[in-house]
Amino acid sequence: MDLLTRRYTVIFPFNSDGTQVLLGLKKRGMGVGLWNGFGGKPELGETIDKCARRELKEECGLEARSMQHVGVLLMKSTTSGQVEVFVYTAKDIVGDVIESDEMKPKWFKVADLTYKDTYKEAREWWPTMLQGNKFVARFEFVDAAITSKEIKHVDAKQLALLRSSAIGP
Ligand SMILES: Nc1ncnc2c1[nH]c(=O)n2[C@H]1C[C@H](O)[C@@H](COP(=O)(O)OP(=O)(O)OP(=O)(O)O)O1
Repeated sequence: MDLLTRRYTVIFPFNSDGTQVLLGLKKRGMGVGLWNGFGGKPELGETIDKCARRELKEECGLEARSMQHVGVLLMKSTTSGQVEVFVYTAKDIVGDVIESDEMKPKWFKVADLTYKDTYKEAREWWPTMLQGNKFVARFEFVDAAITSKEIKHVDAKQLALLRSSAIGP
């Protein structure tokens, strides 16, 4: 990652049988008014795994007893530069869901997801994640339009390599 790339995590909690996913409506900052998983930027020296757990707890009150790193998004945009997002899922979660100053959480049936009010690229890669695949997804944007996309299935080893090089700024 070069110095101009912004790195984030995003984590999607599921109910025990995987039929529902908890999304949060962003209340401020980047992505305000959009539904997404829970996440943000790593703190100084924080690993990407620790960042994912911390952001989950801070933004919706849940703790992941276990979580899976399932993907990486690599995005280039003419307006907002380069972004790298490490994507996690968590099916073994504990705690009570709470609304935070950043996110208003709500459970959605996976089968009924419409992608209304989500990031534009969500409808491209969420289905890959929801089917349980591991992936690296690349998107290029000119202004707000997606001009190029590629979603590659990868294995756990390839993801571990990408993750091992990722430590907070
Ligand atoms: N295209 C794009 N750009 C930036 N961020 C994202 C996307 N697609 C996404 O899914 N995301 C995700 C990545 C993060 O989970 C959030 C953005 O994080 P943000 O809320 O800005 O980071 P925090 O560290 O929580 O922010 P503050 O606490 O500083 O407000 O969207």
